[in-house]
Amino acid sequence: MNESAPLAVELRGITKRFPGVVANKDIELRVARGEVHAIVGENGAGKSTLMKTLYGMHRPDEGEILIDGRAVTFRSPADAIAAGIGMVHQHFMLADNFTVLENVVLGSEPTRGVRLDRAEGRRRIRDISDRYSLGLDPDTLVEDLGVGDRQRVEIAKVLYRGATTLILDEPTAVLVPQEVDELFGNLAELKREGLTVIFISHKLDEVRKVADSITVIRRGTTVGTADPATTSAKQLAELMVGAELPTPQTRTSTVRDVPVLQLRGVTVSAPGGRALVDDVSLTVREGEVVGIAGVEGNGQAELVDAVMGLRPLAAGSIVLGADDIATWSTRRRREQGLGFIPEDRHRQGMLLDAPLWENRILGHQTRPPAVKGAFIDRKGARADTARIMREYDVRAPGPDTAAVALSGGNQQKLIVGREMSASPRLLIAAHPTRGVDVGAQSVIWELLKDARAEGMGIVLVSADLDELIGLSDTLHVMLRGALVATLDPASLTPEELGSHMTGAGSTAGAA
Ligand SMILES: Nc1ncnc2c1ncn2[C@@H]1O[C@H](COP(=O)(O)OP(=O)(O)OP(=O)(O)O)[C@@H](O)[C@H]1O
Repeated sequence: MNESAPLAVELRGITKRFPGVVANKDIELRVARGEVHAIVGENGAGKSTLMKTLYGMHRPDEGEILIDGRAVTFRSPADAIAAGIGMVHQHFMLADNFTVLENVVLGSEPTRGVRLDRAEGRRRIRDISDRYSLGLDPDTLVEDLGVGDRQRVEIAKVLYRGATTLILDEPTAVLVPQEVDELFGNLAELKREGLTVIFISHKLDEVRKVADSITVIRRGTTVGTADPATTSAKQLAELMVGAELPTPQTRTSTVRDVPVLQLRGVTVSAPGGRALVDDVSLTVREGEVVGIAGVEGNGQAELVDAVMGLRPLAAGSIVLGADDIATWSTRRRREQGLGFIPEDRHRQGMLLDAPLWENRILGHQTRPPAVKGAFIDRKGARADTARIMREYDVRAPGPDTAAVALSGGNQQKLIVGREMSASPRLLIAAHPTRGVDVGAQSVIWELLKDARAEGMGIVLVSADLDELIGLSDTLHVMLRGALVATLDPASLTPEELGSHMTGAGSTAGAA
């Protein structure tokens, strides 16, 4: 770090309180111009809060923000943007049926009422794309782009607004290894052009590969900075949580030859008739984890919805135990032993404004601890929520805390605890460890392994390839709605799996 040049970003003594929680306490962050700086820390450590403060979404209660050596006060993201700070959110905010040009330009001029100057916009996007090797064509429709390109559109949007410091929130969570490499290439390019990148990540190997320096946050405060060249992933994990780095590996097979779930010819159609899920057949047996790999948007989410009864089938059957459940309601499916860890906990798994105890009984309203006789059992629900919070290490003040006040990882632990508590015969686990830290990840992996050993069948949909390879007994690859390969996880590398997912895989290695 060049000590004489002013820092691109410096946070001094930042404290941010929410009711009952000190999310950030005395945080110190020093980011040099032109570096890639990673922020790591366990769930609820305060990373998002800190980044939102830097992006003008929160006002700090105490502390100072300095940009290029000058103290600033941000009243809103508009102020942060004017100071050259841009944020690339984890969930893309693009309109599918618009072009790259329209998304980039309109996204940056929503309220000014200026007419879109297409020629000028096109020229500037081409410049940005060339300068930072983003490979974007302004006239492509966003719906025709893959996940990696969409992320580059988000980056272009931020650059178009003149950002010189980019904040990326868990940018690799949705990418396959090849795309991760491309993103890292893009980040290197930004750096070469003198831009500064701050990114949050739970993937410590990646952090070590791409970051110039690392700030570790623990329980709301900075515990130190680490040099990626000399700090191992294990040491980083220990700094973060004081725990050993977990592995998802399961060794001995626990598969019994008793089918729990059988899908035959399952087909789900889009309104226009196009197959989103195309003739999928698979079997999950007792004690078996069946993994489904695929780049996001290849029908995995729709398949999961179909099994849970959240989308109608165009054709096919779904047999749970001995019952064809294809026409059953979601509630009946759950009562008969289907458990569900949904992909999007904000849409499906939780009521954010409701207290944790209500979230504890969500989807399980018809049995204890939700009810006693004919009545809602608030006391029982609260007590059981407290149990889950203890056993699953959900960090929050108590069962009456609103779900919205929990960090993402702690929300996820509550959902996993709730679903496991119902002892389902078959669990659909969609991205069960997305956004959770290494400590919580290992807890969730252990829970899945224990449940498998006790005979639970599990369908695991995940974008984390190590998780898929490590936990699955059988692994299917889904591409454009169809299962295109069945692979043996015992002899598969993440790179091989990645090529199958993008359709580049050879049939060699298929089981
Ligand atoms: N709007 C809010 N209201 C109340 N509490 C909040 C709010 N936002 C965050 N918190 C609390 O602040 C703390 C830090 O949360 P934050 O989301 O910053 O953590 P994080 O490090 O980003 O976690 P994760 O890795 O799980 O996303 C947590 O205890 C969380 O419950």
